[in-house]
Amino acid sequence: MPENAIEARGLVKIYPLRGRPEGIRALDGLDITVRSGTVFGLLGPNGAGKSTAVKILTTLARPDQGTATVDGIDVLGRPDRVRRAIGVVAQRSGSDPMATGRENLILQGRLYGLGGQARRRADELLARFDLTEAAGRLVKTYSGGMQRRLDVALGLTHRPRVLFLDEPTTGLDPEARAAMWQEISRLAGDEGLTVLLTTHYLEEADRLAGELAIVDHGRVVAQGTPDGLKGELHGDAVHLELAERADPEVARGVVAGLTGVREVLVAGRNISARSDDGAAAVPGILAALQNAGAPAASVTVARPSLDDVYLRHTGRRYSETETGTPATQDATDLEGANR
Ligand SMILES: Nc1ncnc2c1ncn2[C@@H]1O[C@H](COP(=O)(O)OP(=O)(O)OP(=O)(O)O)[C@@H](O)[C@H]1O
Repeated sequence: MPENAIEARGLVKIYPLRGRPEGIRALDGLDITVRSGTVFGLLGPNGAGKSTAVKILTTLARPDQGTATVDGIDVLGRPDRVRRAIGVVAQRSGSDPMATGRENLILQGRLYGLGGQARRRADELLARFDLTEAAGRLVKTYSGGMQRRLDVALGLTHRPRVLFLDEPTTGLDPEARAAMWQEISRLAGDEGLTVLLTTHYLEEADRLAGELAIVDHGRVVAQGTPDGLKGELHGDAVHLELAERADPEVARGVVAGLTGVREVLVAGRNISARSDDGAAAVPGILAALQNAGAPAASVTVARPSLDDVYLRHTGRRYSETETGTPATQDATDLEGANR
């Protein structure tokens, strides 16, 4: 087993677009390194380039520049060998709804040349994913969580060494999501399997990934363990919600002018900032806002979250990039944050 299950260097992918000669730069020099036997999270908002990166690593697309290996095999030089080494669980289910769970797994096994072993492997996977009781039912009668578990089982049929999971819990209810999380964390422990997971749920990446990369505009803007990335942010996050009558721009100026308070960001009536000791800073912040006629309605102090990590590296709140709500950040503080 190579030390790194995935290595991508300087990947560039440009999609042609009519009327725009420069095209769409979906990847702009993406680098990632994934150690074998770990769960790695590729995190980023819609359009960041996650799916394009996965397409290249799974040999479904070719980069315009850059190189990549999966399980030590060059994706451009030996795509056939890469395909045998990987399992892919796409966002959209690959199972046949009009066949039973067991039939789907046996067919998959035969497609991968397991022959007489296909039945035994199907039963093993049904048991492993808690689908034995439902094995004889048509997949169209399965719940969302059961279908997702079957999808993962299908991806593992031929015992791949690297499994790509594209947004594995999108659309699942909280209970099914929790069950899937448990399943995914077990996977990497088993047989040295490496899992590359794309997600746009920060909590999912935080819970599952040993290491993660935040992708923004086709580049990795931060990579590390969730705790390591959060640990780089010293101090606390202070979140304020302004009273109705407060002018957010006045409030931003007041908060940004206080000593010990930095990285001030305004989105609508909400202000976020960082402080070495959030609890100690709060009375001063509240008093300054009150004096300026821009009082706060509520305030919370929290330890840094992945959302704060995202903010530091991209200058935007993750939740806002999902909804498209613009956020403005104090220019000098942003410079400081990106240094
Ligand atoms: N086949 C294509 N042709 C043209 N543009 C594309 C194509 N596929 C992706 N893009 C564009 O490339 C950029 C990156 O897309 P990509 O799907 O890789 O992002 P993503 O991070 O996976 O997003 P999502 O979470 O929505 O899947 C986007 O601007 C997207 O519109």
